[in-house]
Amino acid sequence: MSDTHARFDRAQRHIPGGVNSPVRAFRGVGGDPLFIERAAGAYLHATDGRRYIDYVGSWGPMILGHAHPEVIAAVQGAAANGLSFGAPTELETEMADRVCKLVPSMDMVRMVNSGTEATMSAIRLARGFTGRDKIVKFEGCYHGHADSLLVKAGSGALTLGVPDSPGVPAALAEHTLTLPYNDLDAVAEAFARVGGQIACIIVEPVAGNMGCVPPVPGFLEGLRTLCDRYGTLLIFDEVMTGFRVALGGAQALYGIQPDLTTLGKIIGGGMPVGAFGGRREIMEQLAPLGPVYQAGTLSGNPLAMTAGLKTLELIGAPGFHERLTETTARLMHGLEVAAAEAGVAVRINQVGAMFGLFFTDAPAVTRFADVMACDADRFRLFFHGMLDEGVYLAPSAYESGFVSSAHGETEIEATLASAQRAFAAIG
Ligand SMILES: Cc1ncc(COP(=O)(O)O)c(C=O)c1O
Ligand SMILES: N[C@H](C=O)CCC(=O)O
Repeated sequence: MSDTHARFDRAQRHIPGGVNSPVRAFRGVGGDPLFIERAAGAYLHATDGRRYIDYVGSWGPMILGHAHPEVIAAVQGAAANGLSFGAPTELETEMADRVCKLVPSMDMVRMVNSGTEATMSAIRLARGFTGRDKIVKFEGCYHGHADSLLVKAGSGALTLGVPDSPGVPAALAEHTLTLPYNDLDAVAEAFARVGGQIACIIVEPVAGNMGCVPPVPGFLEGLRTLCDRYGTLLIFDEVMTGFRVALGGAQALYGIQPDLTTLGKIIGGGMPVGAFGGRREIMEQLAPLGPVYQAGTLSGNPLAMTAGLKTLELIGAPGFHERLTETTARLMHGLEVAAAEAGVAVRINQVGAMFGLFFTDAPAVTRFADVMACDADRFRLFFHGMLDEGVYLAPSAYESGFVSSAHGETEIEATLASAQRAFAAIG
């Protein structure tokens, strides 16, 4: 029994599946998950004694790479002052000011502890504000694991084949209309039937939980128009895209203003954080100003605010996102060339420093159905080929990859050399 297998065996004794979040368990690719000892820059250091070039980045937050010295120093400084106060701090004011400046559609913001809390609270707020129950989400999009949103969900739910989780009351799920992503006609048709009952549309403006699937031109614009016509709120779930695809998120990149935005991942710099915010008149419905209740013992935690603020400061440097996008484009181009040389059909989607690799010969991957038609077996073989080479991709065909500012020439070159061999092995 390998050392990693023994560790995973032990983990499974008292942790369901040995993991604290399902997709980590490698069920989508088979084998044992790596156990991580530490991470620095672009590398994960595992208990097997090897280091891996990391394209998961803790599922998105580590845009500066792991253990960035300035972030670590800031958190260490904050920790010395106490871990949690349960009372206001100026760090929270600073964070709110910073976020509202970077994301102009947000007049006000409330900090929470995860992306799930952010989306769950935003949905409640949208329902409270509009007095309507129905919500619209898109197939293959994942918005965390709140009941209303675990309907035809992506990410780990899709990987494990449980997009409609047992335990979600049918009476609640029936208020969630799930429509095909990038299909504006389907949305218009649903609104023609029940538009007056729909509180909100929640959408990943770049879908990142069925691989990376960008919006087709006109899709987000069309959602905005329909929402305006029917008095429905448009929620951009930017937990993944926020501060990643551009400093101002996908809404800045595509020039669309949602009514509410949910954030997570990068805003916490690697600490457990989420946030939701938007137009003032909507946010003023939240307790204690308004009747829609939402709260959190650890919300606005000083360590999390410190890590997030330092991260936002560093990624706000001129040219940061442009450089990251260029690095990612170079990597994507290299992967395309390596796959073509090996005779392996792949399609790659990239938005900023976020990417999806699809094993298909379809001309484009724009719909959930395109994603489901991809060769998941080939992905599995490629994943393990890359892992053997020392490159860590997300252990599921339905997750996005992420590049950080710590990925330099050396890492990109090494990744491409590995990819050449891994593609050749499955070609
Ligand atoms: C787009 C999106 N929304 C919401 C979530 C939920 O965030 P969390 O895992 O922090 O609860 C995630 C990731 O898990 C996500 O990718
Ligand atoms: N795709 C998910 C978030 O973006 C992956 C995180 C998880 O489920 O552990």
